[in-house]
Amino acid sequence: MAEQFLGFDLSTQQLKGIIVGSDLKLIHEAKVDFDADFSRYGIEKGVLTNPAEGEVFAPVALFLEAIDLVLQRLKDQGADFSKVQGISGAGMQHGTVFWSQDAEKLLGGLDGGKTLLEQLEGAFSHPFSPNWQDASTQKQCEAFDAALGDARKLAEATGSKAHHRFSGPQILRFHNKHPDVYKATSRISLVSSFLASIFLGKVAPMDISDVCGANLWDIENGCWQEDLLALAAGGSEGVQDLTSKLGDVPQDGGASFGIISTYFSKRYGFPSSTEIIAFTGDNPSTMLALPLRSSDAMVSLGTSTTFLMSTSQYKPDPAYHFMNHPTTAGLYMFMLCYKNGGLAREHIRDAINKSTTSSDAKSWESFNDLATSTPVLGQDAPSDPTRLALYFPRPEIVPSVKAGTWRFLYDTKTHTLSDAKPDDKTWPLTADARAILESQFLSLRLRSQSLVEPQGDLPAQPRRIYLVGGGAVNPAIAELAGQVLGGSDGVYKLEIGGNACALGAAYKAAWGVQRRSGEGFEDFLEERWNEEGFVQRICEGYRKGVWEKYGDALEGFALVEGRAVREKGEGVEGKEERR
Ligand SMILES: Nc1ncnc2c1ncn2[C@@H]1O[C@H](COP(=O)(O)OP(=O)(O)O)[C@@H](O)[C@H]1O
Ligand SMILES: O=C(CO)[C@@H](O)[C@H](O)COP(=O)(O)O
Repeated sequence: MAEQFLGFDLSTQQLKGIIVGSDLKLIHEAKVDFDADFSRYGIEKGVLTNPAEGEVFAPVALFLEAIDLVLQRLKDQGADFSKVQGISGAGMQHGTVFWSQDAEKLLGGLDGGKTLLEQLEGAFSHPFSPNWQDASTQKQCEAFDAALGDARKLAEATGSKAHHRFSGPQILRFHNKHPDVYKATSRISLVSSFLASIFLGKVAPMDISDVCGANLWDIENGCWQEDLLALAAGGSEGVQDLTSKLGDVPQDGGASFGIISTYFSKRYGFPSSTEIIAFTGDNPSTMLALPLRSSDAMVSLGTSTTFLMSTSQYKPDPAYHFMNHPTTAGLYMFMLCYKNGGLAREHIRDAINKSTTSSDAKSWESFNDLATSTPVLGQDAPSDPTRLALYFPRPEIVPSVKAGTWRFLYDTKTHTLSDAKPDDKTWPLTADARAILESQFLSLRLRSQSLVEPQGDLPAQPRRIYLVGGGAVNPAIAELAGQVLGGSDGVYKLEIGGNACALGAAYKAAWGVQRRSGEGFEDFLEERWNEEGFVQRICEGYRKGVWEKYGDALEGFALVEGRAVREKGEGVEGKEERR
């Protein structure tokens, strides 16, 4: 019997499930779309909000329903779960789930004849999971940044300065706001370990990579950071209790947590021997969808944009995130996370389509034509100033600023900026198409330049750029990614499956179950990897002359960001950017 492996991606708006074979080839995929399938929860784009307090959260009951539904959908399309030997998964990062004192009992006694929702409502001390878009923890972030001295010291210890969405500040706020519920909470899971717990039939450990999204884990020493635990626990006397709520964190990302809960064997026909392999965060899992080498970069072009690199260098800085690599000790994941990705691009696309009275308001055609036909940085002649802009219809994380749009002409000789107005002679509306892509990729280049190495005779830049997520199908976006970021070997996209994150989870399950003693994830993947079938080279990366021009623009781009931060910097999340 050919063995199969199942991977999940529980993200903001969807739960996706993917089944692959031992040869890593895709067999089945299905998804549940929260807004479309569960509108009765009153959610919008997967979440509920309390704008008065900046809260964004999701009902845990919805996650439970989604798990049963996605399995049913896989089954309806012919999936044979009796072949599944291993399951792993990914959860949107930073979100937390609070378990009640009855959790273990309820998880361990599930009846395959009833749904998860019918049986697990009493397993939670709080019905909601704070979402990564939550911005309610300003005060708590200030306390976290101050706890070890300053934001830089916090980043050195935990891989990131304090961020609103990080689990530590979220737990502190939860503790302050609901002291009795906090006390009555038996365990706290991340979204990833919550999902693993359901499949395991008991509360599962957090994963060695995802735990780094909490501002609580001391990355270099591989343990909880006691001063930060004391902060979240409301004093050193609460540390032991919080440590037991959070649980132990196994170092091995391929560890089996045990066999599947009998609920899933009885209800869906999984073998009782199916192993549950550590579930990780959605970003670490995305990195596992292909054999990512050092100097390769992944750009995930979804609702948000994330930029991911695997590196052996631990160079934490308040401007970005370092996390443990999900499978390989000694490697780290470098990450930049932007709230303004696809949505910001869509705004420009829509404005352009409106002005040209395009017949299809959602078509990317005009946007793409303009993005590729406008000269580099909007500069017709070398003596012209360049155009530089920021487009943040929503508050941004990198840099941390409130919503806004900034357009400038940058004089490369005097290194000065002058304001530009949209629709005047120097900045027609059509210039925005190229400018937004340049802006998004310049921000990635600015922050990742210290991590890349020379490629043969070429200057320091990524070897390959891999594009994943919804925007990866757009050739103009790929073209600009190559022009700005380089990539000595070119720009690629994944050919298999609609979802790199769930695919990475399925690969992790395969590795966790099938690895030979000591066999690393990269070697396991390389051995089964089929370059022609799995990835497609879309376009050139490095172009001599063009890449250098964008290098010269970085200084101007940093000035543009400085202006935005001075005008609209966001409290503690903006402080470090202002230095
Ligand atoms: N042809 C296209 N060109 C550019 N962007 C696209 C295209 N098709 C889809 N997208 C973008 O992909 C995004 C959704 O990507 P997806 O990876 O499914 O997001 P998420 O996982 O965050 O829900 C949307 O913002 C949409 O604008
Ligand atoms: O907060 C972060 C990373 O730090 C986000 O990348 C979330 O992990 C996003 O999840 P989805 O967009 O996949 O729902």
